[in-house]
Amino acid sequence: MAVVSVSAVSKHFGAHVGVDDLSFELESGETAVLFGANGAGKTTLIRMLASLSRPTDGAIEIDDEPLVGGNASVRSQIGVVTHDTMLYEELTARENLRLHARLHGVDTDVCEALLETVGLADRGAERVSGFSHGMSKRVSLARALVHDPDFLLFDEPYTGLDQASLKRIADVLEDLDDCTVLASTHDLARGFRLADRLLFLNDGRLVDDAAADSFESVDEVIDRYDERCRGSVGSDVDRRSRTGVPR
Ligand SMILES: Nc1ncnc2c1ncn2[C@@H]1O[C@H](COP(=O)(O)OP(=O)(O)OP(=O)(O)O)[C@@H](O)[C@H]1O
Repeated sequence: MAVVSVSAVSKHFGAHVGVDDLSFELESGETAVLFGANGAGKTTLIRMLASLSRPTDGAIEIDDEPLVGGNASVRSQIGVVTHDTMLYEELTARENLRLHARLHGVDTDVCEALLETVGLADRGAERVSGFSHGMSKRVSLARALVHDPDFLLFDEPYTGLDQASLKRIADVLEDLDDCTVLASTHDLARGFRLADRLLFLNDGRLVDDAAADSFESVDEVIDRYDERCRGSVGSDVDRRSRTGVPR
């Protein structure tokens, strides 16, 4: 489990600011969820924490080691699932996991258990190029877990999944005990259920950072979102349909 420190991190795209002077710390084993409207900076932040892009300013440390310019072993402790599943399309699901295991010096036996965990035990011999988006996402999650990461980053775990896949991924995330997790989602209800911490982003800035147990219900989370984030969740009926809360 990793301690993650983000200090005054910004990301500029030319004149445009994607992430603006963000600071927060994740405790070891904590699960934090990022909320924010389209363009709030969630993916930009996750990509920097995953070492897929560099901050323009500021510093990121994992267990007191700098992420940029630091020891490669720091980066090897991170598991990442992004919009782009980053799988080898021409390899089978099993081959993708085994390749990742070998790159990390991990016993490939773990791959079968992970295919089972994400509900693809019977599809492991198929090429990823023939998989649906939801299936690829499940392979990508399994791959991110192969090396038993200390820190898991997951950009929008719940989008584009059918109900069975959604439940399976939600169960996997809720069962992760030995890992610090940062996930982003527009699903306020599921995010609230998963999180120990809620981080609200608006226009690249961290506008609220609150313990999940400081909210009594998802409606309070929605109210906070409406107060702090651009793009109100809306009326009560609308908010229930948009947050996945059963009526
Ligand atoms: N490669 C890029 N080049 C230019 N601007 C970018 C780039 N990546 C992100 N941005 C901008 O940075 C801002 C934050 O984008 P980001 O993708 O992080 O938002 P997000 O919160 O993940 O949104 P969504 O909910 O739509 O996924 C947006 O204004 C976006 O246009």
